[in-house]
Amino acid sequence: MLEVGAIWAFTSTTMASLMFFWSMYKQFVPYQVRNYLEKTLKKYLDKFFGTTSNFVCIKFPEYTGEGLSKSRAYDDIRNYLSSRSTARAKRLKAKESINSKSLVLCLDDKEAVVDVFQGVKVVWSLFVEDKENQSVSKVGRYLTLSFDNHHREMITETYIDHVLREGKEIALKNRERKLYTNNSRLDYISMRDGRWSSVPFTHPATFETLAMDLDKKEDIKKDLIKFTKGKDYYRKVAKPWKRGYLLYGPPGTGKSTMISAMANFLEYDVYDLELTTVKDNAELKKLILDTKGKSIVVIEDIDCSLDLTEHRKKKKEDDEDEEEKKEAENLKRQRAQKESNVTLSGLLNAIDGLWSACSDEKIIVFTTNFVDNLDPALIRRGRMDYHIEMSYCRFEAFKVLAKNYLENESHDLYGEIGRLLEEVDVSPADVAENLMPKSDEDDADICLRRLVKSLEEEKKKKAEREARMKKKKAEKKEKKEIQKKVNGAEENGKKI
Ligand SMILES: Nc1ncnc2c1ncn2[C@@H]1O[C@H](COP(=O)(O)OP(=O)(O)OP(=O)(O)O)[C@@H](O)[C@H]1O
Repeated sequence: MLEVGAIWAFTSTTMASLMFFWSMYKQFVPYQVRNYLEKTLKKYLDKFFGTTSNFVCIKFPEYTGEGLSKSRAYDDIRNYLSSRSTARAKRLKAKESINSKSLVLCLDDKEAVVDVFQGVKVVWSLFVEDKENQSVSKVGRYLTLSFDNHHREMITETYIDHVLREGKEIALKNRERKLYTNNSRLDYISMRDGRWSSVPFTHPATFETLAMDLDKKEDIKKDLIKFTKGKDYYRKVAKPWKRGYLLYGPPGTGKSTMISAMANFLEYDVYDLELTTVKDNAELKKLILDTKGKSIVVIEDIDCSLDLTEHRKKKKEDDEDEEEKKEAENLKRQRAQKESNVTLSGLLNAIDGLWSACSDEKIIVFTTNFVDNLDPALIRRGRMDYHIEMSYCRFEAFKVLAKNYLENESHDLYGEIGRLLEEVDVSPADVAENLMPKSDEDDADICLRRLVKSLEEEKKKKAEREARMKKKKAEKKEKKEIQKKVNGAEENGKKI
């Protein structure tokens, strides 16, 4: 009995002393010193007794030491863990931003997430440091990876790489996509926003809603997919990983809509480059170098932006309406030219410089209403690899629009509409406008009848235009013949 009492007294005194010693140690010995002592002790124990524990633990802090900037690895791992269906990270929290599709891993302190890679089980947990040990302004948080020491090599050489790569890809996919525009020179000089400013890219266009020939649409999608998968191929053939698309066609045929559909399909950002506000070639080059990968750089209405037609071939136009349009375009171009010193060769250099010098995976798109106005050098293959003609609305495109706007796939009027669309040239924008219900009473029938009426009016206008043209031609020919006769008579008079 006496012995039991003595053992109990001895044990409790020892325990109390140890606890007292431990609390004094934690309270008075600085964290850095404790850390050092514990590490050294572990090192010696490992040396004398072999590995003390079979488990290895790697820490990934939220903030890096230098200037306490956020660590990329920490974010990538969080993205990766958020995507694990096996993880206990089921309590996912949507990010505040409406546009972001990302879900953020929401773990409690010391809560674990188990992952299995190549049959090996690893455990991730979140640790939050005691307040006393935290850095001045940031919360000391880190993710720890624990695994069996037997798999150390595979984990450190393959698994961590895999986690970081996947995490990066998830971040890229989930990021809020942006529509950038180059700032005017005044903004730029005052350094308010740098060279580009951005807004969230929210255009809803997709290839499904794009009205155009179905085969053409499929070809474009296949081409885009091939491009995105072409990293190794481009490297193999020693070509920069870029592709140029030229979209041409009359106004309202969907060139801008196509760009949005491409961006949504590829999940790329869009840089809308306004050439007229670019001061000179050097500034243009810097702007292009400032763009990131996985993006589409767009120059819309390139024929109107600047005088980029140094060797343009002049075409004789009979149609006076066309002449007037071209005259207006020329005026626009001359006005733009006054504000900018960007030249055709500057643009060509910037584009080629872009592909060779900047980040990979970039698409450049030019749009124009007048493809003949462009210098052949600007649109040659290799620079503009894929030329896409956006044409007037025909029956196939109409069916897509009817589905989009009326959720309608057949109607008695479809036959008549199909015939009329073969006879007149109207843009998908015009067709869409007629198909759009203007009030709650407007049903599919009313909208389709409105379209038929508008197409018939267009057909009438076309007939009148053709009659006018014919008359003008006949008058021109008659004038020429009279002139010829007058000239002949004068010649004869001279001879006499
Ligand atoms: N092919 C199309 N498919 C679906 N919608 C279209 C199409 N073409 C035009 N639209 C509709 O018409 C509107 C104008 O089209 P968009 O701006 O894409 O034409 P654009 O060819 O770029 O015209 P512009 O040459 O005048 O810039 C779009 O907002 C869209 O609603």
